[in-house]
Parts: sequence; C-alpha cells; structure tokens
Amino acid sequence: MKNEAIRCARLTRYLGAGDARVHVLREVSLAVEPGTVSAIVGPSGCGKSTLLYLLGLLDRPDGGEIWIANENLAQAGDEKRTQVRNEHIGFVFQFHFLLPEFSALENVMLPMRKLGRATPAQMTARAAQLLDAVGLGEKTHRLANQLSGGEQQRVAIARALANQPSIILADEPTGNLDVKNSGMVFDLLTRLAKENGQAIILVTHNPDIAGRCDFLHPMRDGVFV
Ligand SMILES: Nc1ncnc2c1ncn2[C@@H]1O[C@H](COP(=O)(O)OP(=O)(O)OP(=O)(O)O)[C@@H](O)[C@H]1O
Repeated sequence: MKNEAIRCARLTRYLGAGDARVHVLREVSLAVEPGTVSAIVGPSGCGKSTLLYLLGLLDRPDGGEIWIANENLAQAGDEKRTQVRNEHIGFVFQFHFLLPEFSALENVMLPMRKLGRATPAQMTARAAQLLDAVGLGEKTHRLANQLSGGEQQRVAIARALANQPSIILADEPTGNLDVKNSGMVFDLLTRLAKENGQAIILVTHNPDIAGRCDFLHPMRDGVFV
C-alpha cells in the first residue's frame, strides 16, 4: 500500500432480493491519500451512499477489497471491523444523529468512550478542545437539542474528529444547512482534517461544495465515469 488512507478495489454490491435485486456497485476502485478531500457526486440512486457505507465498514461488499491500515477488511469479522471503524474512521451525516438529551461535550466524548483508551479527564479535555476548535467553546454544556442546525453539525464534526481518525466519511454533511452555514461547516471540516493529515471522502449534491474539493469522482449507475 502506498501512502493511502483508504483504498478499495473492484467493489461490487447487490441490494434487494428476487426481482427487486439491483446491481448497485460495479467494480468500483478508489484510492485516497491523507490530507486530501475527495467528493463523490452523481445522480440520485447511482450508488454513492452504498459506496460510503462499504468504505465505512458499515456494510459488506459482494466482491472486492477495502484496504485500511494495511489490511483488507472487506470480509473481516464484526469485531475486527468495529475496532477499525472506532479507531480509523469518523462519520459525519446529513442528519447528525447526536443524542439530543446529552450535552455537546458528552456527544463528543462518546466515540472516545467506545474506543476506551483515555481516562475520563483526558476525554473531557479533548472534547472541550475540539468544541473550542469548532467555535462552540462557550456551549459545551448545552444539550444537543438546544443548539441550532449549524451548531449541531459542528458538534458532529467535533465528534467525528474525537479519536483522530485517519479517514472522515461524510454523507451530505451540509445537506440540511443554508448557504452560509454550509460553507462554514465545509471550511471547518476541511481545515481541521487537513491540519491533521486526515483524508475526507464526502458525498454531495451541492456543486459549490464539490467544486471546492481536491478530487471529484463523478459516479453513474454504480461506476465512476
Ligand atoms: N435495501 C435495498 N434494496 C434494494 N435496493 C436498494 C436498497 N438500498 C438501496 N437500493 C438501491 O440502490 C441504489 C443506490 O442507492 P444509494 O443510496 O447508494 O444511492 P445514492 O447515489 O446515494 O442516492 P442519493 O443521492 O439519492 O442519496 C438505488 O437505486 C437504490 O434504490
């Protein structure tokens, strides 16, 4: 493996059963280097989210390889995949999936709790530092459901960065934000990731966001074109 944060080769995925079976991904290959931002774009239903789920080890391909940290994890067992996911991958989704009854600080600490390598004091300090970096240093104890949409998405970014992942996967990270917040969230995500040499792969329908990425991967009918 060269200097690659993640690489997939000939990924194939079928979804559905019987007559409804769809060949969603057809031998998709992609290699992404640390510190770069790649956008996957294409019409609705072309397979973008399916690919992101596979890369995030949230789903298994029917064929092909997914290399992270020098291991092909395409068919690895659940325990191994969960460990690699917790250690190497941060997720940002359009609908952030914060726990609404928990504070911003507690939401950011969750991935660190899952990984289980830091003391409570270390986790609290790191979560506070990350919230400061996303401009929410004054609101660390606010409950997630008492924050605006843009603020919640910034908490989601801090949470994605919590375990210093080598890869950040983002599905429509600015999809539910207005133009101003969308630009701000994108800038923040890419600046923080680049500072830490993290690779970002994002799916977006927003041409403005796509145009600001380092690499563009247009997709159609389950293949890159
Ligand atoms: N569980 C499923 N069973 C059958 N087909 C499915 C299933 N999940 C997704 N599909 C189909 O797989 C294709 C790819 O879906 P996917 O969500 O990856 O597309 P997408 O490019 O992310 O679309 P969008 O931009 O609308 O989010 C679509 O045609 C979809 O209908």
